Amino acid sequence: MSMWDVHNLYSSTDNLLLADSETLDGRLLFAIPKKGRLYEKCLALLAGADIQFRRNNRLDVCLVLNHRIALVFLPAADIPSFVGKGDVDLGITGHDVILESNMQDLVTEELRLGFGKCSLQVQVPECSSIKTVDDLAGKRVVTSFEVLAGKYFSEIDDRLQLVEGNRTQIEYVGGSVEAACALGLADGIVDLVESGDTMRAAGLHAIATVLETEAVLIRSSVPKHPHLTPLITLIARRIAGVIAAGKYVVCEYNISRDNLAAAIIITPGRRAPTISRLEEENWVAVSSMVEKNKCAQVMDELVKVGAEDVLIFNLDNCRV
Ligand SMILES: Nc1ncnc2c1ncn2[C@@H]1O[C@H](COP(=O)(O)OP(=O)(O)OP(=O)(O)O)[C@@H](O)[C@H]1O
Ligand SMILES: O=P(O)(O)OC[C@H]1O[C@H](OP(=O)(O)OP(=O)(O)O)[C@H](O)[C@@H]1O
Repeated sequence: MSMWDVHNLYSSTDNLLLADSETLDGRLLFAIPKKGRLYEKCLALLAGADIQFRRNNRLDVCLVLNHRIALVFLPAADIPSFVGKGDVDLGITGHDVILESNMQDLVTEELRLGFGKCSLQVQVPECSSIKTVDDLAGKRVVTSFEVLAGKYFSEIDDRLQLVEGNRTQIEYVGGSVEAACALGLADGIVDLVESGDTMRAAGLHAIATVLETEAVLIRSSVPKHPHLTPLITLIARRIAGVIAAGKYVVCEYNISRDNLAAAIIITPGRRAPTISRLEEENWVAVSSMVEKNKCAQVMDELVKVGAEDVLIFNLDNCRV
């Protein structure tokens, strides 16, 4: 039996996790990173989308209580291949690991999730004489992203016309990549950078960016279970709603009709603002969605054009 055939694995023999009457048959399998940087954010997303489950201690598959879905907790790096091969119907993982596992043609990125944002960067010791990727070409590079780093340096080697024996040597390590230079194993590394704290703590600095990445919701490009498409669409819409609710606030204010045109330019809304007549002549109330990270600036600008009683409301959830 293929170890990746989750359906067979968990619906055969004595169940590893399910009550006697329950199997995974007919359920949508949804892969979630089992640990690491994306794990907590994924749990928050599931809660926001009202996907309810109880995960038994140490079990990596569990049934969703309120949908025909089972969650499969897997290493983030394995999720693109599970989804790409159609063994799992839906998944959350990093855009970087989709490309690293060469699954971009087999999976469809349904939704960017706005977390897990970081860059895959080429880094060298701050004290090194290597200042550019051209300087590093032909030397030793250690990384957990051997496919992406390999392609990146292969293009540079080609451009510099480096021949076999002089080309960049890419070596794979599974973790603690930042230690490679200090240990004398590498002249440079390729690894993920978010705040830069890990890089700086290791005495490294970035000289180039290979890729920008964030977490994405993915489904198989060639689904094995087409009857699940409506459920996939429903879940994707719910998750999009949770993401939008985190990204937007509702801004409400009162304004004289004389200044309305200027105010609408500041708060055009996602489609258009809602405008309601006030009991006071020539005054209206405006309600509009505004990006959360711009709301202080928007409020300042509204006041400048004559808006009064400017209020901001957080969204619990929404459908966009
Ligand atoms: N510092 C970071 N900031 C934001 N996102 C990150 C960061 N590091 C990794 N990621 C994203 O999370 C994905 C999984 O990386 P992570 O290092 O958490 O995986 P892991 O190896 O499964 O977990 P662990 O590091 O706990 O062993 C990466 O492919 C990337 O998309
Ligand atoms: O720029 P920063 O904010 O410091 O983040 C970068 C670090 O985050 C990731 O590792 P993580 O901490 O997830 O652990 P890992 O090394 O075990 O994968 C990545 O591999 C870097 O080491």
